[in-house]
Amino acid sequence: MEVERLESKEEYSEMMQVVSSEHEQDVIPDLAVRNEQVCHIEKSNVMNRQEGLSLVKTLNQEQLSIFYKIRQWCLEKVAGNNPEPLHVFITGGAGTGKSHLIKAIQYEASRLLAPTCHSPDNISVLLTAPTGIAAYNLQAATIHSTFSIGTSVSLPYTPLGEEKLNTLRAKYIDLQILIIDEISMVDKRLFTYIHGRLRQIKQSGDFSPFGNVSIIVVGDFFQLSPVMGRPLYKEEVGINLFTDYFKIAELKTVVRQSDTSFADLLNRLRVRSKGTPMLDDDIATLKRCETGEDPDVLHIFTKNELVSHYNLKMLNSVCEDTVTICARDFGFDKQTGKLTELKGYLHKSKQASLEETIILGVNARVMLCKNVDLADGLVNGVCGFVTYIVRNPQEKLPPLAIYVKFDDDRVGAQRRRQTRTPADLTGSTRIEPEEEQANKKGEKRRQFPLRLAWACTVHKVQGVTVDKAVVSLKKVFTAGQAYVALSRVRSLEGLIIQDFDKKAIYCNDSIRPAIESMPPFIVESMRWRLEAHVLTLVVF
Ligand SMILES: Nc1ncnc2c1ncn2[C@@H]1O[C@H](COP(=O)(O)OP(=O)(O)OP(=O)(O)O)[C@@H](O)[C@H]1O
Repeated sequence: MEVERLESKEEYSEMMQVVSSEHEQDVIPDLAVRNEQVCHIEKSNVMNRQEGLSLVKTLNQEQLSIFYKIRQWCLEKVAGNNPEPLHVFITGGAGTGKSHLIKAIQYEASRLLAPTCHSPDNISVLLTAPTGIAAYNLQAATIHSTFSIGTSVSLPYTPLGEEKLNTLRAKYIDLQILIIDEISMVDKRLFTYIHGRLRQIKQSGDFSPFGNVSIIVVGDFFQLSPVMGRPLYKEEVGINLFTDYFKIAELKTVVRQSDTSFADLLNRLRVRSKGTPMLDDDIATLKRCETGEDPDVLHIFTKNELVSHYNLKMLNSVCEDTVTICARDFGFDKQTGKLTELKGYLHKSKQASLEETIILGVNARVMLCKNVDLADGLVNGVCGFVTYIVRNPQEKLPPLAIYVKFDDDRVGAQRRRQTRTPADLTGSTRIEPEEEQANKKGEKRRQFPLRLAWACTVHKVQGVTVDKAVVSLKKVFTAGQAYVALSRVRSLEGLIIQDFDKKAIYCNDSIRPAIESMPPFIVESMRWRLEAHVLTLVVF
């Protein structure tokens, strides 16, 4: 049955190649992570010495003291002093430079630990993130693909089979530090799986956390929490892999916004409890951002329905001609048991990403909604404009391909080199239908991995920096959501607020006590010594 389906898929793609060559003349990353067809980006060091040093030189004092303490740990390790594994939680408000800092840490730690590796190409420090777009932005790997963790992460822990385990053991034989960004989106079950996989990979034989691999987690619990599952700081009966082991290092200086009064305002919004009144000055500042509309700017909404409404409005005003593309769904025939194309649509699981119908036109703003190829930057969340739609000669069937000019030229560069692109579409990437498992039964959906993207949800923009945005505070439904949306822009001048509602801006009150009870990674009395060392390191 599966063979038959694959054969039909092969035939289908052959048919597409033939037809397409004949015709050649003529949003918002989902948080559900899918790991099929996603390549890893795992280089032991992605920067050369010059780039690494330049990066280290940009670090501010707060960033440097954390950087230096981790550097010292690496030196101890290399000297054979066998230091205890690190368990560090680097946190701080939006734009305090957490991601920037971990790139510097990844560079320096990989460089220092290289002599301890069996081979120069082995990975000693691995940078990961829970979503495709966060991973791409960091040039990192997704947690799911790194550790062969499927989409349903259910407890009790399911050990990895011997064959896959052997592959991972060979790959991570020298892994000493695992860095995980956007940790606020990682839920307890996934964290338990990371612990379980590392224990299996490292064959630690005891219950030491994470198989004695050092773990550096980075993020801000005042931002978005996991879509499903419980955030790591929540206390529970029994061992808590996060609060029982990790020490905290907090960055307090906001670097994304150079205007300190805007940065201070955002810091107050970050920790605003529902019961605390907002300062009159803060309300006045935010209300001054209610300047109307700018259709050329990214719109950020809280809910998918608001996003769809705005996208359709823009589609109708921008695209002369539109095409409605219906998914082709394949279900099991009750009599034959074979996968056959259905007349209607499947009930897809929440984790499936391909849309039932997409309406597109040339010039439509679109986003990839599926990780197609991480190494080539074709990941869930990257945006661009439709430049051409290759129609199917059989009119009733969906188009054969859609060309997209992505905002970032690096996205799809490999694919553009490998596919013949008509001259007038140079710079555009050919996107073809993708197939994915739509539900647990193993039924399939075939559809273009695209969505309209003049607007996107707040969940898609966590970790992103933009110059301008229109932020709607209508229907805020979770703590930290308004804060994440408002903190994406570099300046107040770049922010337009719609549907302002001060009640929409609030945090989860259990975060502060949970993180305040964590032991500090850097003891204050040590700080000046670390900073003095750092200055020496950077200057010489
Ligand atoms: N020391 C620094 N000097 C100059 N620019 C910096 C520094 N640290 C970070 N930046 C810049 O500030 C911006 C925000 O940094 P970054 O994305 O690392 O913050 P973050 O704390 O990870 O934010 P978020 O929580 O929103 O993901 C980026 O454009 C980054 O390049």
